[in-house]
Amino acid sequence: MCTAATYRTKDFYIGRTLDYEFSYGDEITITPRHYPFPFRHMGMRESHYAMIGMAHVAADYPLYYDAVNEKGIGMAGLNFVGNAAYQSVKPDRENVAQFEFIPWVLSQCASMTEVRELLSRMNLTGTPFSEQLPAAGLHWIIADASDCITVESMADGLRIHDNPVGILTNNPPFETQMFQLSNYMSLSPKQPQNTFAPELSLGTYSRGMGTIGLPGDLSSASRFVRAAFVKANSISGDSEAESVSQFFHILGSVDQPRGCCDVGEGKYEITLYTSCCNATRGIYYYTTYENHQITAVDMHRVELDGRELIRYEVIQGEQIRWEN
Ligand SMILES: C[C@H](CCC(=O)NCCS(=O)(=O)O)[C@H]1CC[C@H]2[C@@H]3[C@H](O)C[C@@H]4C[C@H](O)CC[C@]4(C)[C@H]3C[C@H](O)[C@]12C
Repeated sequence: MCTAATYRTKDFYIGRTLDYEFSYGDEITITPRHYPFPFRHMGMRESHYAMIGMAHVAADYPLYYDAVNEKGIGMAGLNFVGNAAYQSVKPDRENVAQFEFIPWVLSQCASMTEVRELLSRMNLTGTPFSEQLPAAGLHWIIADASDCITVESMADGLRIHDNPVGILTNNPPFETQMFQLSNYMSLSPKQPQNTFAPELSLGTYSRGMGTIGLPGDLSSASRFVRAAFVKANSISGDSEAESVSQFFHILGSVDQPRGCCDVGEGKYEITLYTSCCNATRGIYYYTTYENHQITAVDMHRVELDGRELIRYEVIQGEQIRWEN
């Protein structure tokens, strides 16, 4: 399971939890402007916008899971197993392999208007990266400070949905996720009034009773509702520290502790990492399952006009600050 979220204060933030039972070997990866991007069906792109995100680098190619570009657009891919269906190559379209989708968009779009226009010409193909890394069944969230969409490639073609909640999890398809929010529209951060039976003297015995009914389980449908509620009611100051802190709290509401999601053979799905990107400033913040200290990589502190990928290991292990 995974959950992605957007958040806006003075700057625009996008991030995700990456929930899985193993890591592919991830690195925070900056692709500078002149890294030659080879696209399987679209040729080489020698110059493009720079981007930063979490990627598995294979054969010097950044296989991004989530990233932002220097123009403030962010994107994340989340499992959509059983529903994702990719097309075969079509002669009259811009054919983009599923693993190239993040670089394809972030390398050339400076606004969501450009993203929407690009998608109208695109055909997402199931072309595998390699025999060892076949196409992953994903759907994506793409957003900037002003607009957010969900992209789902299904058997009937590419679906582009407005995403007014700025949240994405996994199955079911996005339209169904949005529909189920209606079931929860009476939830509130305020204490409830007795509309159950006004003649009964029902009282509140605890704070937070307006959220009774908010699903607490780990299913993707429930995480969608929970993250949507927490995000929609989030309040924080505008500063970087307050915004980043609040963002990690939003995604903390859907964190997966080891042991609660048994995937068989003694394995458990856990939140391997949580990211929060300041898309306005190109800063990638993250925590990992075993490192709750926020670590940051700033793309503007490196030479963005280079040709070589710049890679940072994911820092693991709790960093505990002793007070005595
Ligand atoms: C496993 C990850 C998704 C995690 C997730 O959504 N879990 C939910 C599980 S469930 O639905 O609830 O069962 C996805 C997100 C991004 C994916 C990676 C990226 O798409 C980049 C490449 C793409 C290649 O085709 C496959 C390897 C890969 C390196 C992918 C491996 C894996 O599928 C990743 C890491």
